[in-house]
Amino acid sequence: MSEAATPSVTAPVARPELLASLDPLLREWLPRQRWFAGKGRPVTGFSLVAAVELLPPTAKLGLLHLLVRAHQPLTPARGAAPHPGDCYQLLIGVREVLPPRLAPALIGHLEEGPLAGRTVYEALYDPRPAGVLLEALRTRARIGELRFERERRREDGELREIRGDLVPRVVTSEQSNSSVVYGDTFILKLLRRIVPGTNPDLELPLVLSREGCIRVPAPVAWMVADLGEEKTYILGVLQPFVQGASDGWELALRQLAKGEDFTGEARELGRATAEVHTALASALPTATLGRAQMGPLVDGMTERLEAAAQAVPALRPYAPGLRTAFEALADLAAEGHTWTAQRIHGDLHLGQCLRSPSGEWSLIDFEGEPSKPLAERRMAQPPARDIAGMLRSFDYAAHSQHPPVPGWADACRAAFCTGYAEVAGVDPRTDPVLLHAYETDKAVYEVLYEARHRPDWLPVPLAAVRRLAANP
Ligand SMILES: Nc1ncnc2c1ncn2[C@@H]1O[C@H](COP(=O)(O)OP(=O)(O)O)[C@@H](O)[C@H]1O
Ligand SMILES: O=P(O)(O)O[C@H]1O[C@H](CO)[C@@H](O[C@H]2O[C@H](CO)[C@@H](O)[C@H](O)[C@H]2O)[C@H](O)[C@H]1O
Repeated sequence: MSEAATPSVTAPVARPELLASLDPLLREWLPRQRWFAGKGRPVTGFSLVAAVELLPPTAKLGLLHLLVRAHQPLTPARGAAPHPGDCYQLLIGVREVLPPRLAPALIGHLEEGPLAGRTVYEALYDPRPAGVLLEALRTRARIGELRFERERRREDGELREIRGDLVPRVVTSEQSNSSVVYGDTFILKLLRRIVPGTNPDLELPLVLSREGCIRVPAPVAWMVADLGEEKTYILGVLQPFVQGASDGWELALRQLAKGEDFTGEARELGRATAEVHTALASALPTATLGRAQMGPLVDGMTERLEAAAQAVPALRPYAPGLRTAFEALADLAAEGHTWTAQRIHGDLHLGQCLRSPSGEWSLIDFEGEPSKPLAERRMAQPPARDIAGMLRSFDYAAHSQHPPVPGWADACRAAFCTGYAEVAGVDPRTDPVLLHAYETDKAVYEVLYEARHRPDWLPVPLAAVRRLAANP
């Protein structure tokens, strides 16, 4: 490993003047990043949460690990505390001259401060700084507030070795976070907007792999910032890279385009989802949801519908029909029906499923809906929520074709439920009221999501809303 790729042993905290000189550059650069969560509100400044020099910035190549809080003033709801601003993880490279191959990673040129005249850039694009992270994970380093951990427990003996000479490349196709692939062997997902506490994106795959479930790439190492009591932030997770994998969305679209059947894959996906649910239910606490617990859950669905109808006028005519799906669930609860809740994936759709070239499915991205508070994301919930997410995804795939392929989604949805029942022993279709309510909730969420992010896609969930409202 080259000299520049070795973390400095001591870690003097980067000087505040350095952050001051970075401030104007970050204000302009941060909101343009795909993973920036606060779009639409100006960034008025930053405060430093933590700073670690992974390579001293005074050398030819410097590397700073920064946790910064972006200040974005908003009018707090009456009585609510002002939002302190989201905290982001940044890896900043510092060079005298940026080589042309790193031009897309440019953040800007420092005009003042201790490093005036230097260029700063997104270091993940640069193999040498990216190698520093792998080396730190490999050697279980502790650098300043950063702690790099390796998985130790494996029932079947061997732990996966991490070689130090794997060549890194950044993954360019993501949205919420950033990942680096090392030698097609490992993938390091760096969480961008970070919150203190146990992150399900590490927690659940770790639990599943320790439970012997092979439906997730098992975490090999991870990265944490310890910032005092109750302030532990999970920053990143290293997992085996599934070489040559396709995600379920790409595959479904490919089969659709060729007019090919996808029910075999849908059934395997149902089986994989049930394996994950079964392992989570055995490893982590479950709960029984009766009338008292279903009340707030149904209220949440109704409130989300009202908010979405406010924001998207096209949804309004269907709101009364959709509401009946939630009322039917409340009625069942009032009659004394109970449901089992457990930890689930929380944001399952075809894009979160990877198929290896040998045909094995794994589920990824257990972060849940990143916009929701961690406590909510880690709550036990009915597995029907994940199942509804997948059923909606088959519908999305079918409706992304013009004209939609008749019968394709229904066949896949049925095959998914059949596969699920084969492993779980319970067919999700035997509880149609719960499934219908969760599907409705997801379709309402999608209407809002598409209206905000991809207006061209709005007809897809709206078509579903029409069907769901007509068949309560
Ligand atoms: N273990 C893995 N093997 C191969 N590719 C992966 C793996 N994990 C993630 N990916 C790829 O990286 C992309 C982003 O991963 P994901 O966990 O969904 O990140 P994000 O939270 O940023 O959406 C996935 O769509 C997939 O293509
Ligand atoms: O990718 P994320 O996990 O952040 O999820 C968000 O974006 C998804 C789109 O990229 C969106 O999913 C919707 O579109 C998918 C097709 O592009 C489809 O497979 C899903 O079923 C549908 O919900 C997701 O809702 C949103 O949270």
